[in-house]
Amino acid sequence: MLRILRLPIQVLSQARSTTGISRFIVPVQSSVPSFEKSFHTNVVVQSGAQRSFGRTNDRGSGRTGGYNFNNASGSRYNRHKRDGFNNNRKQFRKPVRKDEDELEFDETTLAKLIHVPKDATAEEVTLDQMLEEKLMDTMLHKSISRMGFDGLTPVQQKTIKPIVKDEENDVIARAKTGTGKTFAFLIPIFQHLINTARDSQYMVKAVIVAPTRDLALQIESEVKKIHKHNYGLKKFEAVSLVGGTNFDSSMRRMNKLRPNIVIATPGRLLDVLAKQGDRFFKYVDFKVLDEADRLLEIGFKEDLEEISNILNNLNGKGNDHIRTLLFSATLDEKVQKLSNSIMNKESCLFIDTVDKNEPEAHEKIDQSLVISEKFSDNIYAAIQHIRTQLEQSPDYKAILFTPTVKFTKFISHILRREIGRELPVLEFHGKIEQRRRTNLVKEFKQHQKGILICTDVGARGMDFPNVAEVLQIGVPSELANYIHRIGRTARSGKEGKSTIFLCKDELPFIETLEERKNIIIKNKLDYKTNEKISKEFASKIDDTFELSDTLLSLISFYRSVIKEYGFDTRKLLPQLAASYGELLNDPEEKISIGRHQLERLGLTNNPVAKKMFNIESSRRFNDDNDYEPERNRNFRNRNYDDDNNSSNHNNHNDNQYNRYSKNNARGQRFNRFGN
Ligand SMILES: Nc1ncnc2c1ncn2[C@@H]1O[C@H](COP(=O)(O)OP(=O)(O)OP(=O)(O)O)[C@@H](O)[C@H]1O
Repeated sequence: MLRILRLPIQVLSQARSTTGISRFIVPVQSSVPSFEKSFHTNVVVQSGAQRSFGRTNDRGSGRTGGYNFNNASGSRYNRHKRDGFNNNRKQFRKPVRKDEDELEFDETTLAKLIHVPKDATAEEVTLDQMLEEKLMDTMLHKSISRMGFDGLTPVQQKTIKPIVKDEENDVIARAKTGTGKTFAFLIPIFQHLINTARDSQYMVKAVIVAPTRDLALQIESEVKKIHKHNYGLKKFEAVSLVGGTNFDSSMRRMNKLRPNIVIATPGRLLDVLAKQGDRFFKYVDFKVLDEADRLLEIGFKEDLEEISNILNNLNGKGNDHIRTLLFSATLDEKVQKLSNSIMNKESCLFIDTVDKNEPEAHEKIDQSLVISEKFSDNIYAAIQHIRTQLEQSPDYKAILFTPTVKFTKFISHILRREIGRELPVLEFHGKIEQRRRTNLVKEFKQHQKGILICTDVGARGMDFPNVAEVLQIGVPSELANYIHRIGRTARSGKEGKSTIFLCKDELPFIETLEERKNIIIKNKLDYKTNEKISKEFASKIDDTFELSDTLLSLISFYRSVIKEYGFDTRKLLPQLAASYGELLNDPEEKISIGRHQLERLGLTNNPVAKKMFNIESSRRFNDDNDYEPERNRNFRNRNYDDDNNSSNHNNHNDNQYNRYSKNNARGQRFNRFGN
């Protein structure tokens, strides 16, 4: 039950700011634990116009978010219903109260949020102290101490105690990238498992959800580290449930190990809940959302609501029993609004280790921006940069982010050819089979040097040790991912560098970053076109179909983020298309495209299309993908990961260009990727 604070009408009227959200500071009530009493409760009041609890997704296609269900049984929700689940649909219909001013607002948004701001003068919390205060068991104390850390990180100091101590709060925690958030939630979970070791021993008590398979698997290995450093804790087993792995063997592991912790991606978790929910998940006490802001976006949010409802229904202790912990490096108080439908407790602690006016990006990252005249120059600039770094430090270890799978493949081919002898070049994206992907992650974690080229599937949470620099050609799929991408360096107290390569027409992204995230990139450099390099580069392109295919995937991607970053379509799209001729060192060359393709790009009636392409009305492509233009527009709302064998990958924006078996623009046969 959520506490409803009755506010006077004039206050409610005041609440209707232009943005629709206003905060009121009201004194904390007596139920708040003493250490928070000096803080204030921020009550988020949402106007009627702001309510967004409708059940349809942004494609208007029902509540299955980014998933594409073509099977006869319909959505996962229907499958759960069919399989006997009462999803308590009432919970989706939020009670709407009308105040006397006839202003509609959602009562549940009045849940109590207790803001615990960053406090530079806070007393240090240590493992020993927690042991003494009996907040931490000896076994757990030993395990963490044996890991050899100098101490607990600020987020661990601020979150572990309140999670262990007080059972009546949900928790939202924000801390910068690489500051140990994983242990900040794993330590209290283990403590809880120790405290309740005699109850429901063979049942799942904590469910951790992550947006990508690789991150879920990484969290599982962090659990194993806790086991490894004290075998006494091994009895608290953990199993990961992620898409792309064999469902039956996951279930066999569940049956054999009877884990207390499950770490999962949303799609696979829903499937397991539908089939075996009441066998394993009746005693869940905790659910954790790692990278919570990502999981609460359209495409995932609906799945998370469904997971939350199913877990509440399976649990015999009432709808307010399961505690929810949300962690991310990019969160603000708006997350309370988004998470309302999945939080169960009456009040929620918002534990912040980042100052209100401080940028969320890690301060130990030295950020640079290289500006080119043309998009094609970004590629030369990045290659040149890598070469220079390699000359200075033969053990260079870096991650290079690109916007699409096709571009990742393209750049990987180029870099393998350019520097492959000196440095391992690894390619990482959602189109790689899961087993290979898991091995790639292991490999790159172990490498002393090398370059990992990836899409945003590697942007969040991945912990690769000793990455000296993060490079980016092009913009991320969502603004917050700039912070997560660069956060792959400067982890665990280390320093790092980041460089983003953008052309002039992409600079509105930087303005958006400054305005919305308060991130100012200190070092700005210009890249001057170098004719010799571009000629040399052109001579090495042996597959123009791959090139046009790659650029079409980029055009499709950039169309999907035009509004978000304030790009000018008339400038940016022709800029991308012109890269074709520029990279071939023949500016007259244009990408040849059929009308059907143009339509699928959503550019049929766009006047810039004629400038951009060589449009061939008779051109036919053997394209058997199920792409439709509408999907393209929803690109950024889709999941990074294909967790249920459906084709809902962020990067499958590339799908639309996958299967052209006809000759390419220059008459070459193309089948490099076996598509
Ligand atoms: N107390 C500690 N002291 C030093 N290093 C730590 C400590 N706790 C965890 N680490 C290490 O810090 C690294 C980053 O931790 P983790 O992946 O949990 O960061 P994160 O805050 O979740 O980052 P991201 O926001 O990118 O997900 C890991 O290698 C982890 O082992």
